[in-house]
Amino acid sequence: MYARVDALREDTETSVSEALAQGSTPMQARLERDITVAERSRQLAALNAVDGSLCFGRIDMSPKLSDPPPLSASLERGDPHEQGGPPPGTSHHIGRIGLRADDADRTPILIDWRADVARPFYLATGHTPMGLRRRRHLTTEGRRVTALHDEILDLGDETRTGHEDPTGDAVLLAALNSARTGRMSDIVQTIQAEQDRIIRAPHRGVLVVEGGPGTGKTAVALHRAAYLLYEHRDLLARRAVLIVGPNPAFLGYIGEVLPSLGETGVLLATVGELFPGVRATAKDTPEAARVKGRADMADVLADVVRDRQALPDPVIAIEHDREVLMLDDDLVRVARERTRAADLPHNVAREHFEGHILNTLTDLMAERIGTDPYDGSNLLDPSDITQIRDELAENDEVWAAIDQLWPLLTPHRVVADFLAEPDGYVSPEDADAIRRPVTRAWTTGDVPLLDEAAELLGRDERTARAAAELEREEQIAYAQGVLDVSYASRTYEFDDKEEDDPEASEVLSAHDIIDAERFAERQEEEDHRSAAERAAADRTWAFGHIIVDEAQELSPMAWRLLMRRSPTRSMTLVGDPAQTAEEAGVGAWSDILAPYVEDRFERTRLGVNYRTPAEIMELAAGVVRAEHPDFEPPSSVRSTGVRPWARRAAADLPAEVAKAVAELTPSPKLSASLEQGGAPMGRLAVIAPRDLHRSLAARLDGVTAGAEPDLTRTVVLLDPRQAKGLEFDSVLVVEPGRFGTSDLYVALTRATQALGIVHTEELPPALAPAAEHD
Ligand SMILES: Nc1ncnc2c1ncn2[C@@H]1O[C@H](COP(=O)(O)OP(=O)(O)OP(=O)(O)O)[C@@H](O)[C@H]1O
Repeated sequence: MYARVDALREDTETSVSEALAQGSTPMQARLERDITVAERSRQLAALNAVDGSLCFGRIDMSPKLSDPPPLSASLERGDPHEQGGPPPGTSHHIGRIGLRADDADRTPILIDWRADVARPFYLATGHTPMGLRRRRHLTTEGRRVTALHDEILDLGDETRTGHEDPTGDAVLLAALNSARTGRMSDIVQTIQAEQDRIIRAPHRGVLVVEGGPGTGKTAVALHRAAYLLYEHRDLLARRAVLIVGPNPAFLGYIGEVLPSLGETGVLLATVGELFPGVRATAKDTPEAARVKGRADMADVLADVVRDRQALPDPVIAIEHDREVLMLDDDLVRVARERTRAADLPHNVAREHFEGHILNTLTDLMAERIGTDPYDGSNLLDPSDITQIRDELAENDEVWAAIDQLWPLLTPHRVVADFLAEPDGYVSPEDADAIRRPVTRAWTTGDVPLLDEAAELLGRDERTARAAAELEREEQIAYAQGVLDVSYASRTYEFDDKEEDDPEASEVLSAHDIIDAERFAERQEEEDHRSAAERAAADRTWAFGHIIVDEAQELSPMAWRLLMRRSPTRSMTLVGDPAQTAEEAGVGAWSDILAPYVEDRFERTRLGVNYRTPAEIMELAAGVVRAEHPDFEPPSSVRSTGVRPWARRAAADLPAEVAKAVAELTPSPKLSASLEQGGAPMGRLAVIAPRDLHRSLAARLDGVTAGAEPDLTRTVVLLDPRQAKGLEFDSVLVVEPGRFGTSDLYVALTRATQALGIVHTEELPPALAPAAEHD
């Protein structure tokens, strides 16, 4: 298999370097070259990404014909001759990508884990063997197989390989116990049946995946993205998949999972990054987040925009052709109502308003200069009227009045002005919560407001046309440059031609067959950015599928933004209401989704916690139970025998924390793996209230902290909001009494091995059992 990968890689590399060697002429070749390079580079990236662990499993089909395999689909998409599934008695290797031999039949040598044929690898049990005799897990290090684990699924089969794994969970437990690296890894080797069903759920509508901490929601969401890209490659490669996460650190944490599965065409973003040109990372205060996230902000912003459609106070005098025309409240009101009646977004409607105002002023002017003093009739004919209108349209004072009465607005202006003076639009308390100077940086909570404002304003076609024209001019200039290069290089090309060839000097040059303008047009058509790149730059992009992690955190306004990006409502939402931290977050899924899909969404649950050992989970569950006595935590798949502990610091909290950190890094369980490769293994998070970070960081050697801490470092200092979705080998929670219930629950459920608590203040009663075990 690796030989095949090497050969494919060599082919791909050769075609990239051949394409690059083509130079810059002729221009058609240059366009094709760019596309080839982009496509092949993506293929190369995929091949490189899976190189570390290409093949991880094998399924041996049962030879018994009485137990036909329920395998119906092809080994790889689009292979009709393979319909009907593999014959009994054969074996298939399962891996991150599909591979075929370089023979006449293009024999499959590795099955993509997403193919239907691979499904029994994840679902077969002794009870329902799905045509399998044996399932084998291969563990590799680089290109070397280091372990085999076999499960016998056909109980009548007496053959033994000597690699039998009696419980069938050795590989899963090894994965769960392995030291963390600060980057999430894929779970493709050990996807569990309940997870597999969600990953491959039919691609339609909104699917909600609930589950407690560590149940693999994030892992499932990411593998679902990979599966959908495989299953619906054509559509999704064009429309791209968007994955929304709670913060940039989290996106960094999960960022390597899809590439390790060979997928690169996915856009990962926080809501704060979904308005092109703005990268909002600043946080709102809890009160501001709550107000800005409320659904009625949509109406508030609509009012803000309407209020910019002003009336004269009381008149605007316009000097024109030695006359003074008075635009009064009544006249403008009529123009405004007529414009509003068209029900268009503000900037789009402006052209209508301009027309109405010009007509109004034309009437005033015509009345002034054309009225017959004897009978009051108008002496002007239509051509005079047209001329007056045209002249008015040349008058700067007219345009100044129009700009004042119906200004062209940008979303930035609307939102910044509103936040600077929110009074009158929201209650005085809410206004106090969100008021801030115009110059302040955008927060994540502002982005849905900007998007809403952009919708209300619409695209002003003339501004858009002007921008497009500018871009086109630039492209023409670029194309001209290319053509000049090709023209200049012509002599070299012709040097080889026979001197006496009369045709030689007649050979067409690029200049003769294409002009710069047409070349620029061609370029436009051949936008070879990936769909994800184009989507990132386009506010109105409709994604093929959207996956939202920590979906419980999103505000109603953020949902409005996301739903606009998903007109087909093809979405997977994962979250855990018990971990809701954001003030703006919504409680029930039906509340979130009803405005968009009514009750047409599917809901499913994951019930097993793969991260947190039973000892820690028990303590964490107690925290939620103190508030919700019926709370049912997910059941932990393993217990470590290591009990969480709580310690009261006498006086010097940072010193006590530093001491505890030293004890926990590395956790005793990890000391063996520490030796591997000489690199430090194992990660520890100190989760503490933000106002303690400065004093704690000063005492912790080599700690990383701040808004976007480097999670690959050994010790990371976080607040509970930052810890969301992350995991570490060991966690030290500081002053838990200061956290709200859901923050504390999140903090306590981040560890895969050990949990310690250090406090000076009163311990929440639910944590008392830990104190006993100090
Ligand atoms: N089938 C599996 N095989 C191996 N590891 C798994 C499996 N399922 C989950 N895990 C591991 O369990 C841990 C928790 O998974 P994940 O972060 O996806 O959970 P989550 O439900 O999103 O948790 P939280 O709500 O706390 O963020 C991860 O390390 C993940 O790799």
